[in-house]
Amino acid sequence: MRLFPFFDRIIVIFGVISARRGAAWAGAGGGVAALNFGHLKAQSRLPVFLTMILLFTYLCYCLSSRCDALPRPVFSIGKFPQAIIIGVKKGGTRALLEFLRVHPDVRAVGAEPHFFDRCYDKGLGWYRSLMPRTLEGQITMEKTPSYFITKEAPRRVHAMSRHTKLIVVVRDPVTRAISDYTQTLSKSPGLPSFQNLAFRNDSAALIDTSWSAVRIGIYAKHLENWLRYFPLSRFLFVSGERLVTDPAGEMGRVQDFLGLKRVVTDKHFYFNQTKGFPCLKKPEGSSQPRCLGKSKGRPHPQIPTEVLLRLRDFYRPFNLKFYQMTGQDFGWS
Ligand SMILES: Nc1ncnc2c1ncn2[C@@H]1O[C@H](COP(=O)(O)OS(=O)(=O)O)[C@@H](OP(=O)(O)O)[C@H]1O
Repeated sequence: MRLFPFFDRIIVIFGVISARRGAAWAGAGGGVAALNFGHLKAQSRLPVFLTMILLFTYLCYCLSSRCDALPRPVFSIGKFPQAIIIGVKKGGTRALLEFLRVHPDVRAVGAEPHFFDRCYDKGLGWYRSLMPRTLEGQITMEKTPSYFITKEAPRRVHAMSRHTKLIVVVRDPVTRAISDYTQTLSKSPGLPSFQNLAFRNDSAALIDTSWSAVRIGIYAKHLENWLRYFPLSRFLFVSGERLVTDPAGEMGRVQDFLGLKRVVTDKHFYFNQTKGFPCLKKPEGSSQPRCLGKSKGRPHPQIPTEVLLRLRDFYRPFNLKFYQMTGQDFGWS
């Protein structure tokens, strides 16, 4: 009689899943071994059982790695992305990607792959396996906002393809910093106040540039790093503010840059008064209009005016430099 009648089949399923994750052909092997579990002599069952526990633990370990946790299309033979939204965090990158996905000639990875920052050691084959299949004429995209501030990312993206188009959604760095802080606060409610983090402990007169919420907003510095590998013509800078006030206008620029027909137009958007943001009118295949989730468009905490003024003074020279570098004035005061 079998100890656990369906255990063998469960192990086979785990074996197949783990093999797909590239983690354990051994998992599949364990599954096959388990097929015989019920037919083994009583004294042989314990070692087989222990082996299966070990394989199962290994599988759980593999699945818990952030890089392995990404959903991968089954049997994908997708292409490397021709265009990547590389930044900036809290700039409006999700809104841009979701608006672009309305376009029939755009296929994009839903989750952030984080390949060029966290998962680079997985190799280009792994990265490619995340990409959706495309038809002739469709372009592949992904978005990972942390690429913009990752020192190694420009070299790595260039090594994949020097023709990659790079999109950066930028937003007033002061509002961006508050948005970033709001996100962290939502996960750690005991976080010190914004002003406590924004100024240095040793000298409250100085802005703490080691705080990532501040550092990310020094766009000119991060862009310099990218311009060592890519010419300016390879970039499109999208205004995070205009993406909210005039999504169709900004989408027109993006589609032109990507060499796409202007399919996503003002017909696709409506302004949702409750959310306070533009949303998509009934995306294809859906019976409902669609706004972004609750984590997008969160109310921000009130920050003292004095703090805002000091931050604006801090960013002003960097913003001016960024306007010069990009040839675009984003109008941040
Ligand atoms: N249409 C629409 N709906 C909702 N939110 C919108 C939209 N367009 C832009 N935004 C702004 O996007 C901000 C979040 O930016 P990201 O998507 O880049 O954030 S993240 O880096 O991926 O976490 C988010 O920041 P917060 O307002 O601070 O939540 C929004 O201001």
